[in-house]
Amino acid sequence: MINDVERILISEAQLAERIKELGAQITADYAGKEILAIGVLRGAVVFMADLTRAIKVPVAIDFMAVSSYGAGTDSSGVVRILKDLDENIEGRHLLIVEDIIDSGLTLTYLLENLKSRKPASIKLCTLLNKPERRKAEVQIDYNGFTVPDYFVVGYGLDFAEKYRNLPFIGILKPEVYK
Ligand SMILES: O=P(O)(O)OC[C@H]1O[C@H](OP(=O)(O)OP(=O)(O)O)[C@H](O)[C@@H]1O
Ligand SMILES: Nc1nc2[nH]cnc2c(=O)[nH]1
Repeated sequence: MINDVERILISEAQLAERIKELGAQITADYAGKEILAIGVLRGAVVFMADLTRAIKVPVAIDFMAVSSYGAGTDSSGVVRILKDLDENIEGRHLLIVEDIIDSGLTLTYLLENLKSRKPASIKLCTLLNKPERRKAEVQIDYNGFTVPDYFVVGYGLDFAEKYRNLPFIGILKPEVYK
């Protein structure tokens, strides 16, 4: 697996350091409140596990699964809900946790869907932001890292379901995509 990696973009230590900072910022912003963190499966799982443990106010967790990519590297723009929330979100403070915002199409759909269920507030935390590929404008409240327009893998992010368990964010060798 590691031999398929051309370059490490964000190291394990850089991820840990930035997540500590995000956790502290979120803790301060939500003082006196309880958060319902909503992880967007499957990519956000690794980030969600580390981020929630860096937050010091109470955090309940729930997950949603949506899909817009299939096995390729380009968003189809058609978002499907594969798994809905278990929690009732009315009146709750939602923190959506994403691994990456790329075209923004997944989040635009998700935000509209969640807003219609009348939460008290919605904020968005993404580990990675790839603004060069944006097709729909998304307001990001907490951004881990802004990345250039490479297809990145690791720390939850896959290529055809592989590489999610790499502990860093990296770029694959071109021959891997063939
Ligand atoms: O901004 P966008 O262009 O919509 O892309 C972002 C979405 O793409 C990835 O999910 P993917 O569909 O690959 O599923 P996964 O999380 O299960 O890997 C990622 O986790 C985001 O949800
Ligand atoms: N693994 C992976 N999934 C994505 N979904 C949207 N952009 C990306 C990316 O760069 N890498």
